[in-house]
Amino acid sequence: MTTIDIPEGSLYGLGNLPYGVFATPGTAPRVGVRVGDSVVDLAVALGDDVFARPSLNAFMAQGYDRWVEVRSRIGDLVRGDVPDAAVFAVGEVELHLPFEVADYVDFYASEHHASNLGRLFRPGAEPLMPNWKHLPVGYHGRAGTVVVSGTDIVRPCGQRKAPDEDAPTFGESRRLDIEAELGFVVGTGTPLGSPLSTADFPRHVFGAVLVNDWSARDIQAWEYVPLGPHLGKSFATSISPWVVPLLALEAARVPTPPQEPQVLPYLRESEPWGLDVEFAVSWNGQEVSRPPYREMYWSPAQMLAHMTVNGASARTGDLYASGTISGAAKDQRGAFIELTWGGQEPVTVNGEPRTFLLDGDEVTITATAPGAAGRIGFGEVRGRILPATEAKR
Ligand SMILES: O=C(O)/C=C/C(=O)CC(=O)CC(=O)O
Ligand SMILES: [Ca+2]
Ligand SMILES: [Mg+2]
Repeated sequence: MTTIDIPEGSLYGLGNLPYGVFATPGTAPRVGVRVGDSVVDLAVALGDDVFARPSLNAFMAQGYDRWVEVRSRIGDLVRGDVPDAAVFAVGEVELHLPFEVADYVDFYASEHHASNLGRLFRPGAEPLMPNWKHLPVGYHGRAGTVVVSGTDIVRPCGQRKAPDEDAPTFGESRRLDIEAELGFVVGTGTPLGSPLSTADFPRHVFGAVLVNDWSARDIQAWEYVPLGPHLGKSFATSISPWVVPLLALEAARVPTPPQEPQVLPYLRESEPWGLDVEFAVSWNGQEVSRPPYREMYWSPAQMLAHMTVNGASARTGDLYASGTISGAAKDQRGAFIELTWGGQEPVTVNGEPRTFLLDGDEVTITATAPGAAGRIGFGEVRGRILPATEAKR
């Protein structure tokens, strides 16, 4: 038996207990929980086969009461002794995509980001569209291209047409960007025709992950009218390997900024709350931005209610992301198109002026939040840009 050591100040103490899917060389992927710098194999430690699977979906589908019970059992377990065969050093495991992504929806919930993008994409027009403060604007993404942190990202090719060009050309994206976001993972769904209310959020949403919604701004700018983002964003979306349970984020709740005009009844909450998650974005190892999630206009519960208000079903493994997190200050912007103002105001990265991503660049997004006993960590979402595979047309 082993006593798990939790280093002083660890972001992975008993107040966090994030879930992931891990494997050691030659073994099958299975569910584990991170404690300090260790990963505990839950199938072995708890003797329950629901954790012997290569995704969290079966466990998440068991529902809220079970999430509470397992979290409390893990707490009891790691306060005592854990079987040796269940404990691995985090450095010796490979982390996989933690859940099977059912559907992927991406919102646009930051007022700062939406205003900045409005100015950049639609100069001369009102930055916010007339609908923006009445509903959380979003689009459906591509679930099959959600990848785990560490997966290389091949530069996408597609149609691009700059405003001063007469006709589109085909080729690799020259304006490849990131979007730092927080993603919410649906644990238990609903059948068609049964909308979820904002009050249903805690019993249906299992946890949160970090998201980098890679975006090819040149492809996006040409294709998006009038149906919204398509190939400019569907080539890859990276998520962090650890799913932080919503149960670990109680201490991180903060009121959302005031909403004016008042929203329609289905979007109201008795006490609208967001999360005080502090993000950091690093470009080739240098921190370039610190986006504050607490400033997001639309709340996680409002996004869930909106996503299902038409009767669309929700399913175990649905991922809905907040949209790019940007604060009011320049160094709080969660996308490079904003940080460099469309490429006109380069930022200095390791001594060099930079605008959009170059081949070989690596971006790492991390985040922490207040927990029940000290700060808790979300780990990281990291990705490196590989050159485009040669264009075939
Ligand atoms: O305003 C636009 O036309 C485009 C906006 C975005 O690219 C943002 C987006 O994908 C949603 C988000 O991450 O906030
Ligand atoms: Ca996005
Ligand atoms: Mg994407």
